Amino acid sequence: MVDSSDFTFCQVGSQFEDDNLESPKAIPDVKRIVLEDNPSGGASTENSPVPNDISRGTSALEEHSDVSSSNNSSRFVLANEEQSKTITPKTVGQAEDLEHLSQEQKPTAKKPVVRAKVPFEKGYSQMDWLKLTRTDPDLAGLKGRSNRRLISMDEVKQHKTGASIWTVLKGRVYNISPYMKFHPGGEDMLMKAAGKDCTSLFNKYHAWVNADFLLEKCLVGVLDPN
Ligand code: HEM
Repeated sequence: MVDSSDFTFCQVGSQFEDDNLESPKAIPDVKRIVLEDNPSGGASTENSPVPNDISRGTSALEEHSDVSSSNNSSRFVLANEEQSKTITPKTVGQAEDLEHLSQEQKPTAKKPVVRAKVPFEKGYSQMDWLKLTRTDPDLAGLKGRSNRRLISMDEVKQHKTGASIWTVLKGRVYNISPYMKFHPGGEDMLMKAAGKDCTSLFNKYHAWVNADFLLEKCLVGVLDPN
């Protein structure tokens, strides 16, 4: 009855003690969970190895909610003293299915931000970006100017097109033009940052991404706070 792809949530007490299902406490056998990207959803984990390594840890259940059609053998089993319930990955996070669970069992996870990765063009993976940052002598387009210069928001606003698209992220001004085609969220999304302070958008989608590192060579200056 129980096949080898099953894994089990063992609830010792009568109530959920964890804030959400992503807590390691709620997934004791977490090493057995295999993360697979939905083939119809675009890029695979191989496509952007560096940031994926950073980001995967927090979205296991969310990701599995998308792959149920291609992986019907996986099941989530919730067990407590009174009853045990089996739900398919598709049902995790869906309100109608969670109604069958008792009030105590309902997780209190926040609604996740919808994430859509865009398949990159050949030659525009995150590894390709890292190679470019090591080889291109002037990604920021500084032409010999210092990147410690104080830059006003007015000046940032004037750089929205072509090879000089600037954005402010956490107080630093970057030229994101060369990164456009490499952005795993797509050019359209990154264009929302053009000529603006994108810190809150950035944090909304992927606060874990190490932009200081990724955009190091794109730094044009520091935002003038005045
Ligand atoms: C300006 C600096 C930015 C950098 C360096 C950056 C970098 C990245 C990286 C590395 C990923 C892959 C994340 C992962 O695999 O977990 C990503 C994905 C994504 N980014 Fe950005 N991003 C930037 C700005 C933005 C902005 C301003 C937006 C929204 C307007 C945005 C929206 C997205 C979306 C929707 C995805 C795909 C889904 C996801 O992985 O969360 N990004 N970005």
